[in-house]
Formats: sequence, structure tokens, C-alpha cells
Amino acid sequence: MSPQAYHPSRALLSLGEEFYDAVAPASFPETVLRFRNDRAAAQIGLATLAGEKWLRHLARFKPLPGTLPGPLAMRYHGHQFRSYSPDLGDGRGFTFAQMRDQAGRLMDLGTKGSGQTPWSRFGDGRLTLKGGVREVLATEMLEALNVPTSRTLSLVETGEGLDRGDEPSPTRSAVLVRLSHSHVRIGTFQRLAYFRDEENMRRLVAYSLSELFGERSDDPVRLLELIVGCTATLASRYMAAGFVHGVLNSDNINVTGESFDYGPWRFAPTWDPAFTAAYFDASGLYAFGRQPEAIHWNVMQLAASLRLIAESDRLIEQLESFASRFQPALADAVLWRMGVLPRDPERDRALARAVERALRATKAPLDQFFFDVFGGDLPASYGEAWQEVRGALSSYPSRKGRDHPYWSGQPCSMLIDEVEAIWAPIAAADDWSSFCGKVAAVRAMGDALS
Ligand SMILES: Nc1ncnc2c1ncn2[C@@H]1O[C@H](COP(=O)(O)OP(=O)(O)OP(=O)(O)O)[C@@H](O)[C@H]1O
Repeated sequence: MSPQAYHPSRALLSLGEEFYDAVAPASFPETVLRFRNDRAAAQIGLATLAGEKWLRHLARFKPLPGTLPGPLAMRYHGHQFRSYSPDLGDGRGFTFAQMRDQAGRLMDLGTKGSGQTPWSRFGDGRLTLKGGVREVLATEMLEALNVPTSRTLSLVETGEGLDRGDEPSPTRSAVLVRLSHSHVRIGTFQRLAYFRDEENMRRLVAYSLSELFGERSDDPVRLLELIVGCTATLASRYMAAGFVHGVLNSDNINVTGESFDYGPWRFAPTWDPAFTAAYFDASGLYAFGRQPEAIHWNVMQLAASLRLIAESDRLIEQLESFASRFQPALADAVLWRMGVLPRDPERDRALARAVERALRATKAPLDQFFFDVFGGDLPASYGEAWQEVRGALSSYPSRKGRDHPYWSGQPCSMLIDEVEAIWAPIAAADDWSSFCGKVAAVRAMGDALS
């Protein structure tokens, strides 16, 4: 794959000043590169950016040529754990560049931990190094497991001591740059509905349709249809990956259906619908098995916002199609992870349901199961409870063989104990070898699966 040419964009400016605030980055005492994503850099024409130049643009945020003139903190609202907050917006991040990738998609370069903004409230605008390390690990793992996700382009340690309730403090600081297919959140629409701002709502609908979905239309119902489709796909991919995002608030749902914002995420060890990631999610609102419902609920809030400029009946019709789009997407995602090709929608769904039933009943370790079954042959050690799965699978052609070296080792996983074990040597001795080894192992799995 040859590196992509550099295609800067300023599309965001067409939305106008009502959508963001111009802000300045924090000035950090130190900038030490901890992670750079060469694959992602190559896809946006930044393959040759290196050394001091990388830090200048991706930690000190000197504007990149041809794109935004300076950092913009986006304004948005959102439902957090189902209660509405008109008090959000980028409080520790901003968008500072946009580029077209190899597929022609508009990509935003956004930050986390780059300093205070008008939306920081009482926060320091910073990110902990541990938070940054966790975001790298989540994005790498999800990308390998075929979940549409933002990617981490850069993680730079910034030499400050931060006070946090959930980490031994003072704790180390970092600034992260993520590459994502838009930062338009459901909460961006909610804010305009809250202010009954029809003109900007129409503008945001047109921007989303043309810049994010490549459609020449200004129909809000068509936009909702597209968003229902891609968020239903996202929900299905989370399930097949065994991923629990943890905080599926409406300000954390990108309208392109790309997953982002990795705080208290965890991977589920087994198919346990009640498995919860965030310690503050006492009611299990965002538990593993409730994620499709949570995402659908957020899309309902988007539809409610679009009522400002569209008829309810047509919006409701789209909303109601969520389940009928989620089910086949889940079957596709489960089959993909099992390394077999789809046959016909009915049978595929029956197979995926049988897998889900057996995983729940036996509490089989998820990553081990998908490792063992890849290609379509379930080992004999999977007993009685797996009869139905074994029978159904026998007529499925494999999507890919098991000749990659990954298949002669152990399944790669990213359970909470492993994440903590990667962080511990960094905290204790600034030893990054486990972290680097894990990123390489995850990428090897991604190559074996795709
Ligand atoms: N340390 C902080 N300083 C200032 N604002 C913060 C801080 N931490 C979180 N916020 C703000 O609180 C809100 C919710 O935080 P959340 O963790 O969901 O977002 P985030 O991780 O900062 O950003 P993003 O959603 O872009 O990934 C956001 O408005 C965020 O900007």
C-alpha cells in the first residue's frame, strides 16, 4: 500500500461560528512521544512527518498547512445516563485539522487533554497518561476486531502531575490525537433543537449528508435512515467483539457510527449480558447486553431533535427499522468473527442465535471460543451444548484459512487484568515493552482475521 497524498480540508468552517469556539492549546512543560500510529498517518498523507515536526503539529498544535487555521472546540449538549445536560462541549479537546483519507472520507484530527476551553467547567482540560494508554489499547483492539472506531494517531506524555479520584495521584499527563470520521455527535443536533435553531439544524443536516455520507440531499429523514443503519451496525460489532463501551451517552455517539471516547471500557470475558464496565454505572444501563437498546435510545433523541425540521411520522418509520437492521448486522458480525462466509439471512441469523445461546449457557471464554472456531471447525472439546452450533456450521464455507502464524499461538485478548498488567510496568519503571508487545500482538490478530 503506497502512502496516501496529503489532502487537507477546511469543511468544518462551512458550518459557521455558531458550532464552535476558537481556542488555544495548553503549553506543556515536556513533550515525549509514547505512541505514533504509522499506519493511520500513512492514510492521511502524514507518513513523513517525524521527530520534532511530529511533536510541533501533534502535541503543540502548530496548524497543518491547508486545513483549519487553528483549534476549534465543538459545542454540543447531550443526555448523560438519560438526563439532559446543556452544559457540555469539548472541555479538554478540540478539532485542529481535517483531511481526506485514501477512501476519500473526511477525517478529523481531534485531541484529548490539550487544555482548557470555554466548556471545561471545573476541569483541568487534561488527560492522564493511563487514560491515553487505555485509549490506544481500545482503539487498536477494536480496529483488529472489525469494529468501526476512531483511531489513535499519537500519544505524547506532557510532564504534568494531575489529581484524579480514580488513579493514585499525582498521576502522569498526556495529550492524545485521534483520527475520526467526524466529531458530529447526536448531542450536536440536540443542542440546536434545544435552542430551536432551524437554520443551523438545516446546515448541520446538509453538512452531514454531503461531507460525511457523500449524498446530495438535504432531507433530514434520509440522514436519520443512514444514521440508523450505521449505528445498528456499530451495536452489532460491539456485541461480536465482546466490547462494553461503558458510557454510551448521546454526546458519545458519532453520527457516522464510528465508536469513540474510551473511558471506563472493558472487554467481557464471557457472553454475560449483565457485564458492566463503568464503576459508576450502578444500574447497569450500559451493560454488555443493553448496548443495542442504549444506542437505539440515543438515536431516538436524534429523531426527536430532527422534529424541528421534519415530520414525526417519517422519522418514526426510520427509528422503527433499527431492530430489523441490527439483527442481520449481528449475524454478519458473528459470522465474520467465526471466519465463515454468510449464506442466507435466515440461516445466518439462526446460527448467530445458536452461538449466542451456547455462549451464554456454557459461559465459554469469548476470545478462546472465537479463536477455536475460526474457519468453521469447532473442536471436539466443545461438547453437548454445542451440537446445534456444530450442525449449523458444517454447511458454512470458511472465509479465511488458519495459515497465519497467529493461529499457532494463543488467542489475543484485552481483559481488564491484562490492561492493568500493561500499565503497571509503565507506572513503576517507565517500561513500555508490554505495551509495545501488546500492540504488535493485536495487529497480528487483525491481520489473521481480515
Ligand atoms: N479533565 C477535564 N477537564 C475539562 N473537561 C473535561 C475533563 N474531563 C471531561 N471533561 C468534559 O466532560 C464532558 C464529558 O467527558 P467525556 O469523558 O465523555 O469526554 P472526553 O473524553 O473528554 O471527550 P470525547 O467525548 O471527545 O472523547 C465533556 O464535555 C468533556 O470535554
